[in-house]
Amino acid sequence: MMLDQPGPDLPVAAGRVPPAIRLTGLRRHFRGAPAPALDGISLEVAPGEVFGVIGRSGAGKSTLIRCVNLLERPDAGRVEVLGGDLTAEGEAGLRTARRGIGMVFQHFNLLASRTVAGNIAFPLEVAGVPRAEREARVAELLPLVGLAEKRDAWPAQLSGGQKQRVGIARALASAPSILLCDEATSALDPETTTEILGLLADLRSRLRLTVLLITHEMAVVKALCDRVAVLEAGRVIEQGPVFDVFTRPRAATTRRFVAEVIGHDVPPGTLAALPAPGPGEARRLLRVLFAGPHSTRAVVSEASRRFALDLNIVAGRIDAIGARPFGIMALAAYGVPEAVEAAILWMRGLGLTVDELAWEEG
Ligand SMILES: Nc1ncnc2c1ncn2[C@@H]1O[C@H](COP(=O)(O)OP(=O)(O)OP(=O)(O)O)[C@@H](O)[C@H]1O
Repeated sequence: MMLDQPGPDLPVAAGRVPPAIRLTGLRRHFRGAPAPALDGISLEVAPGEVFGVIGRSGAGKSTLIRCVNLLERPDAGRVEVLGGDLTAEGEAGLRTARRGIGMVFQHFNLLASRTVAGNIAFPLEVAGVPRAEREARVAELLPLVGLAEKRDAWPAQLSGGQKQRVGIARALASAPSILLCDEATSALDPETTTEILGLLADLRSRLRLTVLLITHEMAVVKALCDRVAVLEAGRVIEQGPVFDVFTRPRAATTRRFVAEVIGHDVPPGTLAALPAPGPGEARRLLRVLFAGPHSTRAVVSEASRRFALDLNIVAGRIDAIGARPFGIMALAAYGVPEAVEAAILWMRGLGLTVDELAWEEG
């Protein structure tokens, strides 16, 4: 498999333009909690970028996203949105700033007593927008989220996916340039998740939105995000372009998230089915992630020649992020222990991620 196709440019490379969102040193320690929910978070989201924050339950994701529109006030640190310091704003300034920041919720948060149109118009009503203008905006938004036929339906008559479409339209009502998504697909089945992620991807490019989303699913990050930060115990432990994080995950937590999506676990029983190492020989089961200008076959055959190893490919697949392919394979390596070690170092030197899954000496 050849993996040398060039990748598309990121829509906005971080750092080239002033960020749409800049968080600096955010801290939040809830009273009575043993540890801070946010423990010094700094990150930047470029205009037009989809930035994902992923973490396990309790990592601090909800607290983080709620700090961006100051639904939650950090104890320390700064929240800048489109150049303005929200942490320095009073209530009136915050209300104005929040009109530029839409938010989509996991459980939709629709008002059961209002129709689809009534829910979408709600934030405009609160902001005092005249009726005719509200109606015109709702008429624009309904087809944009694929609900043109559902204007007068009640939330109880909608599927989960349709409810989230209403939630998205409501978040866009005041024509924000920033969209915050708080686990927007976590309450949906896999098929509906794919639909909603597709809708968000479409809206993002049509409306030139900057999107900050939180999720516990790496599949969401893979489908939608340009960059990702991994949150653990209130800290960012790793961040970078999604392709890089998938192909060169560093932290153990990141590797586990990546493994969930690309499923490169070696099938059970693989080791038992392999020949035992000979006397003085090492047998190692390796998981190798490839990206960039390598061909798996070339790496395997060259490593085999250079280090006098017997290398068996026991599992392998190819995947892609955007249009950029990468490959994963499990290799059983047999040879003198030093040669196996040297081959691993050589592969890592080529920029491949090599994990050792099992080790045995004859
Ligand atoms: N209002 C609160 N009062 C006290 N502790 C809180 C409060 N909100 C969150 N926490 C605690 O802060 C930590 C981070 O919570 P947060 O909800 O931000 O994490 P999360 O990553 O979003 O998790 P989940 O996906 O389960 O919502 C957790 O230990 C949580 O118990």
